[in-house]
Amino acid sequence: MWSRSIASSKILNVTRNVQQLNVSQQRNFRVAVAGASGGIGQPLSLLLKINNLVKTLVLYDVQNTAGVAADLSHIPTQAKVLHFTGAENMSAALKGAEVLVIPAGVPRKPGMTRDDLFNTNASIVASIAEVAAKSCPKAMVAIISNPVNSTVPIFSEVLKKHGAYDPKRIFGVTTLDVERAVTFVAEMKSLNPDSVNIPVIGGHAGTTILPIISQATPKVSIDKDKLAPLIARIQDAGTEVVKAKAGAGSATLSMAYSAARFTDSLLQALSGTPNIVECAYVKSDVTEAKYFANPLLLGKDGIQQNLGIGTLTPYEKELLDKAVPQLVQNIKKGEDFVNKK
Ligand SMILES: NC(=O)C1=CN([C@@H]2O[C@H](COP(=O)(O)OP(=O)(O)OC[C@H]3O[C@@H](n4cnc5c(N)ncnc54)[C@H](O)[C@@H]3O)[C@@H](O)[C@H]2O)C=CC1
Ligand SMILES: O=C([O-])CC(=O)C(=O)O
Repeated sequence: MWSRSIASSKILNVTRNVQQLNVSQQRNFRVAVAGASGGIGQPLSLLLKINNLVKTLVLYDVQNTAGVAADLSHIPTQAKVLHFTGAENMSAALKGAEVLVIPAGVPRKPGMTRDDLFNTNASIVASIAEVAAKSCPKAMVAIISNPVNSTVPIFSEVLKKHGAYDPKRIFGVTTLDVERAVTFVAEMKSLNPDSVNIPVIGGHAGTTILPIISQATPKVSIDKDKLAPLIARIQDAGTEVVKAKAGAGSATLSMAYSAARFTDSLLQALSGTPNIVECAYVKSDVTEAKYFANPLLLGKDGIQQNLGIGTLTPYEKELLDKAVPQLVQNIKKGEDFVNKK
């Protein structure tokens, strides 16, 4: 199963044809959001508040979580909302989280690359990892903060230092790349996006984002002259939003939707729902890059099976060959940040 529907959402269930667990099978989880007051954090927290698999929703940020929590707490769903503000309260916030979602950090402004965020966001992600290693070492961790190609290695290296590293539980969230690939292809081919799936492999920046259109389901045929611009649009879609927002940040609403869907998949996998497959950027030996995104089968302990990249066309292979050295560089930068301090 590879469904983009948020299966456990109270509202979305009304309109979507989704798989439901029996109530007896259902477990409820403690989910923490670090960066909960931000542009992504707030709508993400809203979507998690209406997810039936969430029993406790913990909002953590360096500012304003009381307001967001008061607001969300008036929505009549089972998830109880707790809030913590400030570094001194982070360890209480993360304690016992079974899933930790991290949209903490600064977003891009026009003219910036994701890597330009490294100087600020590397420290933010490392500081959250320091606390997570002690407060929720068994949590599934979904890292949104950019540059994802480097922040996932940073989080991993910090956990290694604390002896709390489990590569099966640390995910860079690349779901939005999949959503964009699906949206643009569905538009181009006049398909219902609900029925379209497209794996996106590699990383989450520019040419490291590799939509594998040849593996789209249903199969789509795209004219040669349209393929390169389509792939470029998917790769540059984040920049398209940054430009349109003109200094007011980057994708927040589509990202919140994507993160809510990815979190829901983690929760379903934790609940024992079989055949949950998502693309994410994880520790990998699929290519020379030590971290790489591709479809993963998720289970109770995180990654149950890495499904690899399948068969690529010569053109896709060419793009992959160009992406891997870039990823290797981004990964090394993240690892060095932690280990050369
Ligand atoms: N992986 C992906 O596909 C995407 C990633 N992003 C990234 O997500 C991040 C967040 O973006 P936005 O929500 O738009 O930014 P934002 O600036 O609106 O929100 C970020 C939040 O993080 C908080 N924060 C800062 N330092 C913190 C710390 N040490 N601990 C906890 N919270 C802290 C801020 O107070 C703020 O509330 C950015 O790095 C952005 O580039 C954005 C879109 C897509
Ligand atoms: O483009 C950005 O800076 C935010 C992001 O990662 C995306 O929208 O894919």
